[in-house]
Amino acid sequence: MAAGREYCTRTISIVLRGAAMNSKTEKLLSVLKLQPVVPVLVVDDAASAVPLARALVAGGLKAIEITLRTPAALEAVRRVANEVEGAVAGAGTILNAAQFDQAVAAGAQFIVSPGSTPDLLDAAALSAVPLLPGAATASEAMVLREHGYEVLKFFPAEQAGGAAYLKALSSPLAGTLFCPTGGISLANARDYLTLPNVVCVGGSWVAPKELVAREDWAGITRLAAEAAALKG
Ligand SMILES: O=C(O)C(=O)C[C@H](O)[C@H](O)COP(=O)(O)O
Repeated sequence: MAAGREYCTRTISIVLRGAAMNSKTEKLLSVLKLQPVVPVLVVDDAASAVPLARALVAGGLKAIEITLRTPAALEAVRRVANEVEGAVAGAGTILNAAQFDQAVAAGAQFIVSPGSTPDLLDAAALSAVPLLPGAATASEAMVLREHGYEVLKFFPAEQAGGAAYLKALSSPLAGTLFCPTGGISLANARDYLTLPNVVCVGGSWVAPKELVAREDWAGITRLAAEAAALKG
């Protein structure tokens, strides 16, 4: 009896997790497919986040990841979510459940993490906002697949083995899609975008600190447009 009940509970929880995840996967894919490159931002001043996000949207990059690496980050997510028409505000560098909840409360529509932890996955399972968790090895990806994740961030992409490494995962991990991030630029983005298991790439190169400091929004729109025109 006990074994039967345990089997049932496990089956129900796997089915529920799968069902919940599928709609979240669709939501996540609809965001990631908006553009070939997701800009990764480190925002020092929340006030600059709005013109910066407007410049990126004007160049064709709507989904924007604001990393929780600065004290201004949550306010930046809030402002971009509320004030920038056409932007899809996301939060990155989410390391734990508390940050996940704070980012969602600030209005983040997708959450990105460099890796995953059991606590973070529990928080994500309770939320309607999709998580793009990081993985750098086949084993990490397999654990996330068991949790129902079909789209993962490959991080740090260049340092972990680059496009050749990710290509080698495409056949054994068929069905899993990646957004490689880390060390990607205009020069090597296409190496990833042409892979069958890549949905988009992420990168900070479209919003260089010098251009933000100079408030060169037109320059950022140019970089965004160049990135938005990349094809797989
Ligand atoms: O911590 C996260 O959640 C991240 O998003 C990490 C970033 O993806 C990379 O730091 C961006 O890498 P670069 O484009 O090489 O600057």
